[in-house]
Amino acid sequence: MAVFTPVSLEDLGPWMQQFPLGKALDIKGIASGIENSNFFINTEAGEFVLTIFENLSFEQLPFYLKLMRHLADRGVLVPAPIANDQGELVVALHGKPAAIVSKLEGSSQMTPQPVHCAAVGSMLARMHLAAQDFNIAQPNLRSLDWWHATTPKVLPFLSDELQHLLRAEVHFQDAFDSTPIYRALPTGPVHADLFRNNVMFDGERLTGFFDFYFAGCDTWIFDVAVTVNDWCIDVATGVLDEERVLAMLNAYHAVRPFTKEECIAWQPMLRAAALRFWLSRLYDFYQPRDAEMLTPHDPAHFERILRLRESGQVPALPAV
Ligand SMILES: Nc1ncnc2c1ncn2[C@@H]1O[C@H](COP(=O)(O)OP(=O)(O)O)[C@@H](O)[C@H]1O
Ligand SMILES: N[C@@H](CCOP(=O)(O)O)C(=O)O
Repeated sequence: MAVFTPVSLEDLGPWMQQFPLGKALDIKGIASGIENSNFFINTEAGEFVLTIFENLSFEQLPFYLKLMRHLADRGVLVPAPIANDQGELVVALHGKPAAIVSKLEGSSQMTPQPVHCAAVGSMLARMHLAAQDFNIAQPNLRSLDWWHATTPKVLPFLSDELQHLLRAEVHFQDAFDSTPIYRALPTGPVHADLFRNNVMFDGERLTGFFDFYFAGCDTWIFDVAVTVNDWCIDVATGVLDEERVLAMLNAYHAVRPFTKEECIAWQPMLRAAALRFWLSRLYDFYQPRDAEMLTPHDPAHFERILRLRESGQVPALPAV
């Protein structure tokens, strides 16, 4: 059960009058979310998704929703937010911020093949390019500053060996962050959480990226690394599957060629992407929030991935 704020068809009736979608005919809670209350709503204009934001504020939300609108207007497959009669994308419902977005067809592909990875790589590059002229800047809020703030909160729970691994990786990333190579990496709005459960497929056809609520401005190659670390691995071990990695990277490169600095930064960024999710999973595991984290994700998965990306060879980015 992950509907934190219940909404009935009766609640929806008057509220929906401000949207150009006709009458609401049906509303169904979506069980699988862990952050927000999500509902499928059937209206006279078709099916949509209603989200009530449980943690993000009215001030924070325009970045995410306007970014989705910007991308949707440029042909990137993402849910399109629907504006009300005042042109607003975020409107209060039961005292909390809420938004309506278009419903993507299909379902998440949890056992991706190279063909799915190629489709994701290509759409990710299109998304990076399309977001270049988006005019609201918000940093990735789960980046270096957050790693610094969060590390001391989880260290007391870890063994000496894990403390050393965490401290050493944060130190490595600090040092890398101040290199000319890092400074030369192309940046822009990124999804920053493009895991398999945040993409829809209808068979082999990608129908959209969603769940943009960790998006922020960061390096494009970090976004690629986050995506590869989830889509192109053997889930049990975290080992990269070369065929899927190359399918994703080649498809991305065909749309937006990697730079020579990105080729050098690739392995450090795979490490950064592993660290990001190891740390957030450690934090959620040891400092759980009230109801919203129903089953914390396993931190050991990203600890394994971090160790592998630190020590092993990784497939190179396609040559410039
Ligand atoms: N625009 C959308 N189109 C279709 N399904 C969606 C859409 N947005 C969310 N969903 C469904 O709702 C579920 C929960 O959404 P998600 O954004 O992951 O929630 P949370 O951020 O609360 O974890 C997804 O797994 C998906 O099945
Ligand atoms: N992808 C992250 C958790 C973020 O949750 P989401 O369901 O909102 O994508 C992880 O696996 O740790």
